[in-house]
Amino acid sequence: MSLSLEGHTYVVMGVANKRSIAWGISRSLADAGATLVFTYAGERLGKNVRELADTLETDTYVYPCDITSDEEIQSTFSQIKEEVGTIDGLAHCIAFAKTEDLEGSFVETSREGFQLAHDISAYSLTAVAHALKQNELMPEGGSILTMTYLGGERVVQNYNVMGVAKAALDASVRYLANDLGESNIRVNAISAGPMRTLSAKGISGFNTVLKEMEEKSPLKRTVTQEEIGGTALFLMSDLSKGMTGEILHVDGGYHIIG
Ligand SMILES: CCCCCCc1ccc(Oc2ccc(Oc3cccc(O)n3)cc2)c(O)c1
Repeated sequence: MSLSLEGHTYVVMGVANKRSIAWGISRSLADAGATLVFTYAGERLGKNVRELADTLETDTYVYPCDITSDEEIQSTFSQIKEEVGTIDGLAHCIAFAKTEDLEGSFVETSREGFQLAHDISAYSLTAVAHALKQNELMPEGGSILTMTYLGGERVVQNYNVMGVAKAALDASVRYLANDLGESNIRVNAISAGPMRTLSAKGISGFNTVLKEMEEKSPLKRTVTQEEIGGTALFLMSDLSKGMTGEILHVDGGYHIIG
């Protein structure tokens, strides 16, 4: 049981900038010696991701992938199989909901806003897992990891439709774990405490939740990218090979407080 990932390759989806949780995960995996394959959506982000990838000491690849398109997911993952070969795991750090659906009353959520949030923040995990299987990217098995939040387990004011999408994501982790276990593919989630990321800027009332975390969490502080990265390293490594369908809270213990 080791924590070195030398000779292992992981796909990381969702790096936007150096404050992204996906970037914290990438740094931890790279520091352990892993080769990383980044995917991004939108050319603007592509530039950011390439610049960040070039700062790592390890081998890196960068591909565009708009996860709202089944064709693009299929073509990206077949290209990865072609050019990189098989992989040992994948970190899915992708979510989106319209700003107007991240404030006010959930009851006013539009059909379109609900579908968009679920398509990007929940269904995309299943679509990616399917593409991994179809392209035989993890023939010996591997580890799939996604990011979730407490607002999918209980009401967090303003999180609204993203909370409902995270509940769908959490259940998807369990059903994918069930389907893929016989292929030795594990599927888990990290439920991270609030952090000042680009995404967090889109949620009204975010600063209040951050302050509450520092006051009420057992550790009396917010968590860092390095702490999320360390748990991701654990979930991608042999040390967690007995775990699947699990949601690990890396939130300073906040979720145990009523
Ligand atoms: C009121 C809740 C405060 C704690 C929220 C912690 C958190 C922070 C960021 C999270 O990730 C996203 C990702 C996309 C997202 O949708 C966005 C982000 C920016 C702009 C926009 O139009 N939509 C909202 C949250 C997330 O799922 C959870």
